[in-house]
Amino acid sequence: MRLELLSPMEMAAVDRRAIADGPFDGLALMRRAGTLVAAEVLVRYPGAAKVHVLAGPGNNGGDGYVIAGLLAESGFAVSLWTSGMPRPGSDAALAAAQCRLERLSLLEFTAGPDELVVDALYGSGLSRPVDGDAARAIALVESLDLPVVAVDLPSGVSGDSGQVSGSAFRAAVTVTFARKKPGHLLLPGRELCGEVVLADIGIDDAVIGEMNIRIFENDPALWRTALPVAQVDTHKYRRGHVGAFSGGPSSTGAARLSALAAARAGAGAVTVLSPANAMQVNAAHLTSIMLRKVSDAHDLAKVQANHPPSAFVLGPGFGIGEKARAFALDILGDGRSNGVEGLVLDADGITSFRDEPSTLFAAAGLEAAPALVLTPHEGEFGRLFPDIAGDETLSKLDKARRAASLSHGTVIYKGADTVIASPEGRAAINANGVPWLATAGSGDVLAGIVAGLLAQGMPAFEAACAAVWMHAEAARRFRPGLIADDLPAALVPVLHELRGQHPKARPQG
Ligand SMILES: NC(=O)C1=CN([C@@H]2O[C@H](COP(=O)(O)OP(=O)(O)OC[C@H]3O[C@@H](n4cnc5c(N)ncnc54)[C@H](OP(=O)(O)O)[C@@H]3O)[C@@H](O)[C@H]2O)[C@H](O)CC1
Ligand SMILES: [K+]
Repeated sequence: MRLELLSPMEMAAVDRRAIADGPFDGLALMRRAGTLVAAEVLVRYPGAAKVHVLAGPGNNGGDGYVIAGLLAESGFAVSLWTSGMPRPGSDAALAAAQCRLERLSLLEFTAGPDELVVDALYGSGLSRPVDGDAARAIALVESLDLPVVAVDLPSGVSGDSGQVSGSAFRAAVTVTFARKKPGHLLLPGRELCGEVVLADIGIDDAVIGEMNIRIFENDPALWRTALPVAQVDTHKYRRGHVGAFSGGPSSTGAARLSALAAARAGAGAVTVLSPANAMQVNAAHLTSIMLRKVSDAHDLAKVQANHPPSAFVLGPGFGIGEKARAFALDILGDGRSNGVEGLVLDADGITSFRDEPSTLFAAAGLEAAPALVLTPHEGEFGRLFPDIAGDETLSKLDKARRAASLSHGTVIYKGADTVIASPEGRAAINANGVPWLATAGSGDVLAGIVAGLLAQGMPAFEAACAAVWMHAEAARRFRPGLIADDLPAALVPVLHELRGQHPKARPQG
């Protein structure tokens, strides 16, 4: 799987290296790129009344000249609209020189119904907001509702951040080369790209391998081999024990959702840790999940003394304040010596540290601290990391990575384009989310899955990536109508499938 994501700058470096190493020179790579885009057009839009190719001044435009020439040779009626001249001697200038079609100025751009647009204005070299003729062409195409095939990126979409600069095409298909870019997965870029096709233009994987890329698309291939596999001689506590802290009597449901999710994710034992006044409510709703009274630090110490949980979830429905801070710092300070693998801090657990985030980060940074996993949505992210959140020069990917480094925790920055980042610099962007996953309690379930995987010994970054993907996949398969209560059980077929693909999986009766 080619899951690495390359920033436009890294892509340019890969390009240079590939050209230097051979066997293809820049023009040959451009011809291959153009040929593969033209092939997509042929397959997908064989009946287009006309194809409008919009070519910019850089190499994205160079691809456009190749595409226009090939489509005309294939019998399409092609109009070639250009904006700016390719730099003399550039690959784009060579491609333009080989294209015999008449060049029309983008200034005059018009189109009609049933026609198709190939957007080769700007790709990874987008350097400023799209305005003027290009913006006018975008508006006209949008008003005519014409399908757009974008070359590399829809013009106007940043390959780094997925943000729109000025205005941008909304593509039906985007054909990109060698590897996807973060802007194909981060919103709004993901939506503006339509279907993303990854075309192999002949750049050797080894060239990309040498760059030691640490940003990925989140996919089972990234973490499947780290999924826990139950041993034959196991027992329930060895399969991992999760402790989920409950809130008071009127807010206990969230912790139970986390607890159920942790159990479905494979933890052998799960205990709801409840304040005294919520014991009865919790007891009335639990069967396979255990229940212990934990009202204060003393109670927590008792839980830690006998079959202690190997991972905790703290935050769902818990309430904001000193008690959450004390429990979190207690668990982190206790260290791994007690068998605690991790703490998932969610919702109120995160907000509890809004006025003193550095205390939390210092505790998580201690040598022996269990892994801290933070699961903020946008509002919570802003509370814990106000400076990072407020920096408009940073993409969501940059923000998550900085937050992970600052907090010494694995950060799951939630949203329709969830980013997972590890403190040592790895990151993954998730793209299998569905709108109906945005439902009350969904975050509690996610926190529980992460804890369930951590408790079984899965490393934090892999556990976070796996949890985010499985959570979304379960929702996707369930389809609309989903409520958070459905999610824990909906995980089961997803896990079965993943385990079936695990290299160490043994057939089970
Ligand atoms: N990645 C590969 O393996 C291959 C990629 N190819 C294609 O090449 C482009 C990247 O080409 P590059 O020349 O670096 O950049 P662009 O063509 O995307 O854009 C640069 C030119 O566009 C001007 N520009 C940028 N933004 C705007 C704007 N908003 N308005 C007007 N003009 C703009 C920019 O002007 P400057 O003043 O900043 O210089 C440049 O003139 C990649 O996307 C692929 O499609 C290869 O063909 C094959 C290999
Ligand atoms: K483009």
